[in-house]
Amino acid sequence: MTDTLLALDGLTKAYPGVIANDGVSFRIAPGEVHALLGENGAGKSTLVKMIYGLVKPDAGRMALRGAPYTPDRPSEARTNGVAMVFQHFSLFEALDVAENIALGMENPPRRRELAASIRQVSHDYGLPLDPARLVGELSAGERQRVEIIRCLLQNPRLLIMDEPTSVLTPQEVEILFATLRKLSSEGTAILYISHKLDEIRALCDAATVLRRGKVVGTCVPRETTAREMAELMVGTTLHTPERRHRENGETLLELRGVSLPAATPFGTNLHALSLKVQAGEVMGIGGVAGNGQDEFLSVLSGESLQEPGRVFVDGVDIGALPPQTRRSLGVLAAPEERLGHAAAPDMTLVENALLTGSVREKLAPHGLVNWAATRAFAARIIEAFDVRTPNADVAARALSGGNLQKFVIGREILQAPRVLVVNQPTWGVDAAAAATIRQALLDLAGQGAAVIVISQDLDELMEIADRFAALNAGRLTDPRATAGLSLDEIGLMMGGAHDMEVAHAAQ
Ligand SMILES: Nc1ncnc2c1ncn2[C@@H]1O[C@H](COP(=O)(O)OP(=O)(O)OP(=O)(O)O)[C@@H](O)[C@H]1O
Repeated sequence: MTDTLLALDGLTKAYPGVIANDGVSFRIAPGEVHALLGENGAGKSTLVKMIYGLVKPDAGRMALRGAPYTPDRPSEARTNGVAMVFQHFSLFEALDVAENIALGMENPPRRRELAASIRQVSHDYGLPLDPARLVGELSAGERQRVEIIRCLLQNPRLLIMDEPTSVLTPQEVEILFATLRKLSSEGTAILYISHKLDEIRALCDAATVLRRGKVVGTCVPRETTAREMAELMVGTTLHTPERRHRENGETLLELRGVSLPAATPFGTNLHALSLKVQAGEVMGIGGVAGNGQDEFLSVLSGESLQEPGRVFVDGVDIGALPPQTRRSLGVLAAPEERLGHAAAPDMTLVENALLTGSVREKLAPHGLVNWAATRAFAARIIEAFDVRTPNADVAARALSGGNLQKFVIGREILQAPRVLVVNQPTWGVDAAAAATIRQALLDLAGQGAAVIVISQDLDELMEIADRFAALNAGRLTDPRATAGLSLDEIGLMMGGAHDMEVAHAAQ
């Protein structure tokens, strides 16, 4: 009949103060790997939510294999062969793999049959996974496999993936891509959202670019450079972050044998971490997710306390001080989980500005909130970090992921910290905004702060960090200068990736 699997025609969706999708039209062919590109807030998530039946379009039409397609809910999308893997996994840690997969199915088969099908799909697609393992014990990459296998068991014709590689090691990315290529060769189309343009060039056949809700261009990623795609997205020329030469100063932050028992059954114990970070230095902390990154941040932020003699800033023992006291000393932190940890989802941006800014920005003198000053602080963050939002009175949860990330990081940087620790500072952030955030971190160090960047993005760490150390099962390697460090050496420092040998053996 036609070689179009999904046709979108004039899809439009407005939210208060913003048209998230404005007359979006494009087509996806069977077996095509189609990238959806766009800066933060461009409307990518809104579009895929309409395709998956989570959001109803205000106007426009969709057709699947030539027939009108109007999914009212995700189960209807799934019945039509449309599956989706979300950025945030919706898995229960205390249940095993098979139980989690059964929960997401309309009519789950019996346990033994289900376990057999999981093994079969996992073998066929090179995604090793034991149905009986507890999800809480799995790495981020393995958890993603659970979600993917859950989708594959439904034989999808279209698989939507929202930022699938942000939690994966380079080796896990290769495995995922091999799976996606196999699916595509079998005729399954893939709609792929990512800010990682080199990956898009390696994987995708076609790309549609959104800007402020509208389609502004299409391209063949293999024939387009990453920079050209980024510039198509933002509509301007990009600047690469610049590192000004500077002399490192005195030791500002010192950890002496910090240990910490995990706070949850699936957390990581920290084992005797020692580290010195100097004024003016960016220290990069790499490692596969779940190796103690959150715990490490909590030791610095003051969410976990230490006995005397373990954590020093400027020679002052801060290990037992609570977060607010640390803030007054200029020790600030921006955790990874932006909704619920870094920001309160139902509070407005103004209220969220107050949450961590009150001490250093003196927003609540004598215990009374100065709302005018708080508003002005929120406005400064929005302006300086180009946070796209109708105004500062919207709830944090209404912002697109990348825009909230810009807000959270900007809020800490503008408080001129002396020691700043950030976890995944550019997670889900588009190329232009990532460059702004990285430049701001470099500038902060340039002004004499000690900056600790925890990230799974090795390119990011190589770009901005002076030294690099890896967290592996709650232990920290000795830091090494990033200049001249090869990817192989970094891989060794990270202690090898989870399950790689098994994964390769199954391919
Ligand atoms: N539930 C909602 N309520 C109000 N506004 C919303 C809602 N969902 C999205 N928006 C707005 O719609 C616009 C598009 O957001 P969307 O999440 O689709 O962007 P995106 O391209 O996926 O961004 P990112 O790359 O940052 O995830 C943004 O301005 C966002 O603030």
